[in-house]
Amino acid sequence: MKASLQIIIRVLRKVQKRDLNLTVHGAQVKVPIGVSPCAMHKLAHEDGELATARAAEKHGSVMILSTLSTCSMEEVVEAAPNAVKWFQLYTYKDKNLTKSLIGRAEKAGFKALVLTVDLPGVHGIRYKDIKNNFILPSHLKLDNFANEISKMDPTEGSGLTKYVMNLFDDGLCWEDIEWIKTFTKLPIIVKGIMSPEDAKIAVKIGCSVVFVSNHGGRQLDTVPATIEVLPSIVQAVEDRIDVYLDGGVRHGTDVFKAIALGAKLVFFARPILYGLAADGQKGAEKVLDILISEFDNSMALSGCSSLDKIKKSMVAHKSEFFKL
Ligand SMILES: Cc1cc2nc3c(=O)[nH]c(=O)nc-3n(C[C@H](O)[C@H](O)[C@H](O)COP(=O)(O)O)c2cc1C
Ligand SMILES: CCCCCCC(=O)C(=O)O
Repeated sequence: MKASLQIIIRVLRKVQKRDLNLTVHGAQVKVPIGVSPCAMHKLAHEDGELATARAAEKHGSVMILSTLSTCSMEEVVEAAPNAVKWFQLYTYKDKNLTKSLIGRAEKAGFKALVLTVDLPGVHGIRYKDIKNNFILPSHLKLDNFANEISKMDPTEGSGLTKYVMNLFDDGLCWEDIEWIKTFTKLPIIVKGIMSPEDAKIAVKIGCSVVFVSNHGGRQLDTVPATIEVLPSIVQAVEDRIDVYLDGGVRHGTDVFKAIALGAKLVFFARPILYGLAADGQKGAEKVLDILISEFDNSMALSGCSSLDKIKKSMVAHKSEFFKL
């Protein structure tokens, strides 16, 4: 995340004990750090999402399971029954399929729905996927689906893009959220919000959370960094609902800055895949361990014994120090 943002530390404030706990959607989490949804964890390790969920459970962190997971949602719940788990939703042209995914997630015990809105049936242009004719290898499966919806076209170009264009709902709009609310009681977290205007609409139509995300820069190129738009979105939301953030979170200090600027929970995606690839569940645990320890250390060294002590005034842009 941006090194141009700096932390203004406070001292002499009794930091020998730090409380990182908080309650979200009725569940107690031990840290304000969670795992963002990522498709196809088995590309990183054969245990896939089961390993990630167990690692999140061990750390009392949140895990968001992708619609496009390589272990089924039911298997993930069975593997980590005490983890705080939310289901990320991609909507399909086949509305019955979308509805059945939500019904299954609710029945399986997922406690929130994370609706990704920055991939509306249109994929970002990913030149490497195109060049490599990338598809999910045939020994793996999108395990929330029957075989025919898991298959990808291996002919020229990105198999992922073709999958998205053929099957995802390319008419996704705010009315779909109203439609989803007619048949689920799960709180709706809208992921992919990057403007104050859209954040206000999300509040108005009854979303539970605005999740600031630019999909890790994988959709439209040259959009701002999420930390840059966070303050204006927090201001637009006016404390009416919570704001979460992901994108480039790699250190505990990044988590600290996002919380100071108004995020209640902070998520990361790619590092968990690196951990999985290195050493399965243990690797994922290690990644979480590093991020949580660094965040705890940031709290101690900035004089914050609890999350509510992390204030906006504790983050400054570098340029502020050179006003003469
Ligand atoms: C390999 C990969 C797969 C992803 N799959 C999904 C997905 O299935 N659903 C989704 O909402 N976001 C997906 N994302 C986006 C992440 O949830 C996240 O928004 C983004 O990667 C930013 O976090 P990061 O900088 O920590 O990676 C994916 C990202 C990566 C790198
Ligand atoms: C099988 C289709 C993959 C869709 C994209 C998953 C995702 O969100 C990402 O790669 O980013």
